Amino acid sequence: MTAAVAKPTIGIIGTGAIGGFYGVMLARAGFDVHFLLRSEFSAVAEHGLHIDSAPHGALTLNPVQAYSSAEDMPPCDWLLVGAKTTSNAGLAPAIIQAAAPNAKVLLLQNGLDVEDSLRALLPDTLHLLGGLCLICVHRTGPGAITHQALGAVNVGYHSGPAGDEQARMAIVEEGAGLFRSAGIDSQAMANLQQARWQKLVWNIPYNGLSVLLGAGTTALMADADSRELIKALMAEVVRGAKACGHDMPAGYADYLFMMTEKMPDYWPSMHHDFLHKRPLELAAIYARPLAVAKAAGCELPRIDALYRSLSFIDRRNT
Ligand SMILES: NC(=O)C1=CN([C@@H]2O[C@H](COP(=O)(O)OP(=O)(O)OC[C@H]3O[C@@H](n4cnc5c(N)ncnc54)[C@H](OP(=O)(O)O)[C@@H]3O)[C@@H](O)[C@H]2O)C=CC1
Ligand SMILES: CC(C)(CO)C(=O)C(=O)O
Repeated sequence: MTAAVAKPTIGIIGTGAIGGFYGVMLARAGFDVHFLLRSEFSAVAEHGLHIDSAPHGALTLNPVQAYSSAEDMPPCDWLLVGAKTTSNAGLAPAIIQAAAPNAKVLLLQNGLDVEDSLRALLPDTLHLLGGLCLICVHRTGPGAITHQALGAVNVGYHSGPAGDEQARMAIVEEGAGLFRSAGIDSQAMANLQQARWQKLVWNIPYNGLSVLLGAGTTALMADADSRELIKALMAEVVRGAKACGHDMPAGYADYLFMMTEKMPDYWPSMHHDFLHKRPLELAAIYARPLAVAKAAGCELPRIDALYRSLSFIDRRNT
């Protein structure tokens, strides 16, 4: 008789739209999930987490194992970080506090090299991974999340004690397996940088233009000029990725463009940050890709112009 394998304990560091959605899905699938919150702690501890999901219907988790301090959390085998990249460096103490020995820390965030600022602050015993979420979710109030569409998570290994490629892929597969067992599509990615560049083909045009032009995806896709701008920006991302050694799959930008036409009207998370006067994720989504492409000899003038416009807006907004 084989002994049953214990399910890992999961900690959510930053329970916003992404952390809340995936945490609730994992808890509903039977995982022991613990949620670290900040401004919404009291509301969630009292009333739970509520997701209004177009694909899944109304999902409620109540009671929630909610914490306002990582010191109170049990040791977690997996930590899913759902905070914005702008707070990464400040999250290290909470991650270290909540991590079981040899824990896997998975950053569910957009952008390039977002793991780097944390890696230097984490012990070598912790595995660090990145997850790219293809999903449309946003917060509508304390503990309330609207899930409009999609949901897949692509997982890749960044750094840590895994000795070789086989050990790294085993951990990545384990991470993808968590999501799959909660009914969420998830792929194990052999190359995290490649996966991050692929996601940027969408985020660089749409996140920034939603702020600059004050428009969601439906309006952006309905106008001839914004369509041309999106295509030109996507082409630059593909060029930047190639210069850095990451060939995008053939027709990838066209695929994302067509996918967006079929999406419900969606306002990227950068637009929500702008509305709520929170810092925009400009370093991860624009500055870093521009810098690494430039170091590889590739100038991306349209992306640079978009980045400078957003930097102006961000400085006056926060
Ligand atoms: N929303 C989406 O559809 C998608 C988002 N992404 C990416 O996912 C990441 C997360 O985005 P999203 O979920 O939208 O962001 P949200 O703003 O909804 O959530 C961020 C959460 O992190 C919390 N937080 C930040 N710092 C701390 C801290 N020190 N301690 C505890 N909690 C903290 C915030 O708390 P507080 O309320 O107090 O600020 C908030 O609840 C981003 O990188 C984004 O680009 C990727 C794909 C799709
Ligand atoms: C690209 C999208 C909308 C899902 O495809 C997303 O995941 C994002 O906003 O970052």
